[in-house]
Amino acid sequence: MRIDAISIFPDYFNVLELSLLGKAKQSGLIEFQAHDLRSWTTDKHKTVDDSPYGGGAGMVMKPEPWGLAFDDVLTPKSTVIFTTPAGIPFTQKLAQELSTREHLVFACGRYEGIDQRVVENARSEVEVLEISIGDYVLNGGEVAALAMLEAITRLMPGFMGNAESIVEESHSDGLLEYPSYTKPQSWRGLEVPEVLLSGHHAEIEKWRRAQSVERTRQNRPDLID
Ligand SMILES: COC(=O)c1ccnc(N)c1
Repeated sequence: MRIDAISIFPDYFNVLELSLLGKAKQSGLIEFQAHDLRSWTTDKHKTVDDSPYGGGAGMVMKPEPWGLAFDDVLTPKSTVIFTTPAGIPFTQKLAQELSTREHLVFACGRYEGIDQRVVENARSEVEVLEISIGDYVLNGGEVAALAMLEAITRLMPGFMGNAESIVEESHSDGLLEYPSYTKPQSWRGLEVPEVLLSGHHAEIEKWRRAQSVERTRQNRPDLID
C-alpha cells in the first residue's frame, strides 16, 4: 500500500518512523510520504487560508493549494480521506475495509476546515471519504490521520508479527475485548480468575465471551442490539 499525507505540519508524521510502521516501510509493505501543503502555494507568504465567505470566526483553507497538491499526488486508484469532525465515524469495520485499498491520501485540514469545493472536486475524480475519529474537535486533522493510519496498517496482512493478535480484539466481533491477566498469579492480594488457570479451553472461551458481553453492556450498551 502507498500512503500519502498532506498537511501544513508534515513533521507530525515523523513519529511513524518509531512505530511498527517504520518496519513496514523497511519491509516494503508500505510506502509512506508526508507532504507540506505550502509546497503548492504560489505567493511569497505561502498563503494557505483566508476569511470565510458568509462571515464567522476563524479562517478557511484556500482551495488552490489543495487542488494543485491533489493534481500531483492522486492517481485513479487513490482513496482520499479528509479527517474532519464532520465526517462519518471511523470504526474497526471501516479500518478493515480501508486496509485493502491500494493508495490512501490523508488530507489534514487546520483552522475552520478546507473549502468544501476541494472535497467536491476530488469526488469528481477519485473515491473520497470524510472521516471523524470521535465526537470532539482537534486543532488539526494530523492526529486523527495518525490514529487512522495505525488502525488501518496494523490490519494489513503481514504487518503484525502474530496475525492471531488482531483476531480477538475489541470491536473485531462487535463486542469489547475480555479482560486480560498475566503473571504473577497473585498480586497485591488480587488473584487471577480461577477459570484461566484451569486449562479447560471450552470453559475459558465461555468465561471470556461472558466477560466481553458484560464489559460491552457496561461501557458500550449502544453496541448491543
Ligand atoms: C481538524 O480535525 C479535527 O478536529 C478532527 C478530525 C477527525 N476527527 C475528529 N473528531 C476531529
